[in-house]
Amino acid sequence: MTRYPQENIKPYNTEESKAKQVEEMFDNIAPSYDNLNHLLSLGIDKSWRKKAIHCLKPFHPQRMMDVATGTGDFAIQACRTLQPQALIGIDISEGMMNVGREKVKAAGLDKQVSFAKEDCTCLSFPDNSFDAITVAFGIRNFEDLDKGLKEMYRVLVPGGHLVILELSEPESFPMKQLYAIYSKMVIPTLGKLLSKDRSAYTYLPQSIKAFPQGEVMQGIIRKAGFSQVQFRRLTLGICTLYFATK
Ligand SMILES: C[S@@+](CC[C@H](N)C(=O)[O-])C[C@H]1O[C@@H](n2cnc3c(N)ncnc32)[C@H](O)[C@@H]1O
Repeated sequence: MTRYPQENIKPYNTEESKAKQVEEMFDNIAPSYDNLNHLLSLGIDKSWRKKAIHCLKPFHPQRMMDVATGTGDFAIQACRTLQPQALIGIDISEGMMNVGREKVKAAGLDKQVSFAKEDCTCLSFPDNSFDAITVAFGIRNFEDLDKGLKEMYRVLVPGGHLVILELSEPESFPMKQLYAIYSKMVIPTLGKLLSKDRSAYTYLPQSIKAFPQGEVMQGIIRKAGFSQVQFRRLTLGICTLYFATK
């Protein structure tokens, strides 16, 4: 079993499981998550989600799952753009999904979009259940990355598609240097002030730093069984978009 460095980066302590601590952290920050998220990314997260959803447009997926759906932004945008028959958002944090449920209702999408508490490393769905799976900014938090990817592979139909968005560390000047300052000073300070969870926004840059990116992540996705694994760095490498086929 391969262990990856980010699997040992946990929000609060070294003793308890990562999944339990991540669930608690997201339950804590759920009320402030959306505002802080858009503020910290200067709103660019919306265009990243748009690009990710655009990859799925030619395939017209009808049964979709949004993994680590959180407060449902990706699920709502995917539903509006791709108009699937049904989209289920799954997450381990009920606090995050409760915010998402309200947003889905307000958007009038509650017939197509539903939510369920599920851990992606151990899904309850049968094999070949979905035409497309999306994950935005969630995979970095998995207790076991390989298991999560294998589960997504299992529940996708053959020929189905996986789209992953994940934050990454820029590698070239000047974004590398700017990002270093931003992640060490701005993210923890704003997070502490606005989210009421001191640890959450020091965990964020630490887990981004430890997470495999680019070619390494491409290899890990291939190892889970996926083919035609491609990736694209967005906004000078602050975010990476991965696209793969079962
Ligand atoms: C940063 S939020 C992302 C939310 C949303 N996808 C977005 O784009 O804003 C990460 C989410 O991943 C969820 N998560 C972490 N580990 C998970 C797992 N093993 N299975 C399902 N969800 C998980 C967390 O509870 C949290 O809501």
